[in-house]
Amino acid sequence: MVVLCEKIAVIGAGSWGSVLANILILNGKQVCIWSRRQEQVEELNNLHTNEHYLPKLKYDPRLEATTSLARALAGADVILFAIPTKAIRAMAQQVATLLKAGAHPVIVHASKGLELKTHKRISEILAEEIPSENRAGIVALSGPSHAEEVARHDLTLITAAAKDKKAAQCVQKIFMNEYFRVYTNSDIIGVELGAAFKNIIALGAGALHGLGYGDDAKAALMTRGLAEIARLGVALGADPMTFIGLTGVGDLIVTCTSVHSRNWRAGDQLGRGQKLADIVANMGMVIEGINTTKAAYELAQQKQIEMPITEAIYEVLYQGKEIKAAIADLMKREGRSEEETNY
Ligand SMILES: NC(=O)c1ccc[n+]([C@@H]2O[C@H](COP(=O)([O-])OP(=O)(O)OC[C@H]3O[C@@H](n4cnc5c(N)ncnc54)[C@H](O)[C@@H]3O)[C@@H](O)[C@H]2O)c1
Ligand SMILES: O=P(O)(O)OC[C@H](O)CO
Repeated sequence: MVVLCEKIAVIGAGSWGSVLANILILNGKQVCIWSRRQEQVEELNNLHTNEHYLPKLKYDPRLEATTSLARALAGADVILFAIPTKAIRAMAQQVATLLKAGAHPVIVHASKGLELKTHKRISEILAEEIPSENRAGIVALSGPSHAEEVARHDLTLITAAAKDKKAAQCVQKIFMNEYFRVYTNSDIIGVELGAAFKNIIALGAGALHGLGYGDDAKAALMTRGLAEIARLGVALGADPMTFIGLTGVGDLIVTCTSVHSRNWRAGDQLGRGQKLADIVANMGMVIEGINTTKAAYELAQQKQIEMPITEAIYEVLYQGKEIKAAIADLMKREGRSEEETNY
């Protein structure tokens, strides 16, 4: 079957959805972006701005925004979800009710997390909620990418992952341009898990920074964090090589070192002694790592995978443990062999 990729519906007009929509418009595609908030739709359509999320960006005037999901989806060849993970299932259910018989859009998501309770990956949720006869393949778009940098056309390289090669290539094709380069990857499990788990480690990296620790500590956290991400990822069916790619170590580096990262910033504020509830309330944007820490912690317990850093961050976030006590406990662990624990 020929996969058409000309008309795109973007679900979610936050930082990432709005910037991805803008790339697609600049790449010559027809795009309609859906937001649940009327005032944001009016701002995008009339002023071509999205002040709360990206204060300095002027969007292309051809970008149409709507609160009508039916309007956004009408005739779409591609449907791109860019909303917090916790909202994916309910939105997918709404999308499924509106898809017309005969429509066969490629489904893409650019979100990074796991569902609480079920611990499912986002592509699994989408596959459950959108019947296969009403769609083409499901693609995860992921990699080291901050909306603030993509908005100013800085160079960004990411990955379109799918079991269905044609669907991944469709997504690669619509996004590629001189500043945005997209690879394909068939290991959607590894891509989605790397994307979700790196946010846990970014909370830790931010906390180290907030507490005043140096580069040695941050490099160690990222390296040993990657080892445990890969350990759980492989137990869940991922290819270990994926974790040394863009969506593994690449995204881990950017999220653990960038002031744009909401996860890093949340960790930094925790390290400086702020309360988690206040940090969440003041961020005004999603901090995916908080829920993902819980999901990964529970998965690790179920699968009996050793994840000492994730466990420590879970204890800080969910059990009120002092960060310094968590660090001291990590450092006191019995000596290990690096080769035996790389993943
Ligand atoms: N911001 C980035 O640079 C970036 C980059 C790559 C991936 N991501 C991922 O993309 C996803 C979205 O992130 P973001 O940065 O755009 O978040 P955001 O907080 O900036 O925006 C989220 C958007 O989703 C909407 N939303 C929130 N809850 C909703 C609900 N229940 N139903 C419908 N819509 C809802 C909000 O109104 C908002 O428009 C996250 O999983 C994030 O990890 C973000
Ligand atoms: O701002 P964060 O921490 O949600 O990170 C955004 C992206 O995942 C970085 O690739």
